[in-house]
This record gives sequence, structure tokens and C-alpha cells, in this order.
Amino acid sequence: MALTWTHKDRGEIRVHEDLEELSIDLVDHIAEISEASIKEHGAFCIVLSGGSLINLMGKLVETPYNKIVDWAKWYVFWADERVVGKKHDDSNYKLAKDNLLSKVNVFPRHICSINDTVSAEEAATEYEFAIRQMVKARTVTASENSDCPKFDLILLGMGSDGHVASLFPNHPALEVKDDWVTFLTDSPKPPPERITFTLPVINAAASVVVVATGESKANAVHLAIDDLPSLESSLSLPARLVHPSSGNLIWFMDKPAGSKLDGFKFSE
Ligand SMILES: O=C1O[C@H](COP(=O)(O)O)[C@@H](O)[C@H](O)[C@H]1O
Repeated sequence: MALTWTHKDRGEIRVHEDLEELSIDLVDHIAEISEASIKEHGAFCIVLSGGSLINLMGKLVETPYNKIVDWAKWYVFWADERVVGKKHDDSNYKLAKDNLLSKVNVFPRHICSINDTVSAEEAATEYEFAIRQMVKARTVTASENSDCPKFDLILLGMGSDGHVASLFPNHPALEVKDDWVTFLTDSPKPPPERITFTLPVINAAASVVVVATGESKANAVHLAIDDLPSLESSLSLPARLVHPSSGNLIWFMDKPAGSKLDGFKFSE
């Protein structure tokens, strides 16, 4: 059974026994927010990431989820994308398309992917423009607290260096406040050219989920969540900067990823 607790300012933490339990809890959570968002404003605006997260969402294409989820009301976005062709193995779009989107009835016109035929800078500008149009049309809700979209759910993976989306430790992209989407040409993790949501957009979401699995993530999980004697080492850790201003934050992890958390040690 999962060990769960709420940290006073880092949100809810769920440490799962194994990946099977984690993935069931994750897709239950997605299905619940999908239903609630559709009831509330007639659409579900979900933001995906790449990496290991997508496999953990695999049960969404299985019964009962594939039948109970109202796919026609889904609008799909990406928190980050690698600037490669849509058929390239590094493409976050391809990963989601092959494993999820091609297997359910999301309308192709509701899939807001990144233009793969232009430069990183142009792709970022176009992507932000497309989202601005959707906020104007009220498909995507506007934040009450900032000039940002308020996505119903942003799903983030986390790298072992603590990066989320394509926001890497000590990278200037972390400082971008006035744009919703920015680009980088020097990503420390290949491929180098990427576009990414900025922190203000992530932190304006109604719900944010961070998923981390495996022992290689344990230190970053600890730095992102625990109260530390000196905050210096974690101040530029992107995952620690995920802090929805009025939304909900939940961390989904397996035992190896959670093994260095203070709460995990106390429970042993
Ligand atoms: O490069 C990326 O890495 C992160 C984390 O990936 P993971 O495989 O370690 O879970 C991912 O969330 C991001 O979207 C991706 O572009």
C-alpha cells in the first residue's frame, strides 16, 4: 500500500510499493481530474511531458479508463518538446502519440503539438501564440492570479538532476517570467534544442503532478521536497521551484525514488 502524507508547503507525497501500484493511482488521478474539469468547464486541458511518465500512463488505454474517459473533451499540450521531427525517436509528441494518443479518441484538432519545421525560437513563439488563442477562446482557462493559462493538469517527469519539463538546474530559462514558452539551444541533456513551459505557467496550473521513479532520482526527490538545513543546494533545483500558487501539487514516486525522503525514513 502507498505511503502518503502532506508536506506543509511541498504538497502531497505518495510513495508507492511498485510501478504497478503507482501507475494505477496515477491514471485514477488523471481520470478524476478529467471528469471534474469537464463538469466544471466542458473541457480537460492536460499537459504531458516526455520520458518515463508516458509508459506509466499506459493503463489509460485499457479498460475501464478507455471507456469512462470522455476523450472528445480532451485538449492535449506538452510541457516541453525536443526540437526534432515528429517522427524522430526523441520527440515527446511521438512518444505520446505511439503509446497513448493513437489508441484513444482524442480529436487530432485538440492536440496542440509543436511545429517541427521551424527553429526552436520560432516554435516557442508559435506554441505560445496558439495557447494564447485558446485562452481567448476560453478553451483553456485563464489564471485569476497572473497573466498565465491555468491548465487543468500539468504532468511533469523529473530527471535525476532535478529538471522538470526542459527547465534545467542553473539554466537561464528558469528565470524567464514574461513568456509562457521559452526555448533553449544548449540543453545539458540531449537533444540540445528544446522548447519548454516557463515556471510561471507551471505554477499557474490548477493541478500539477510530478512523477519520479527509480533510485537515480532519490537525491533529487529529497532536495526537491525535504526541509533542508541549507537551502542553497536546492534553490536552483527546478523541481523545488514547482509550487502552484493556488493549485494542487502531488508527487507520485516508487520506493526507490522516495528512499531518501525524511518521511520515508520515519516510516521504516
Ligand atoms: O528530457 C526530458 O526528461 C524529463 C524526465 O524524463 P525521465 O525519463 O527521467 O522521466 C521529461 O519529463 C521531459 O519531458 C523530457 O523532455
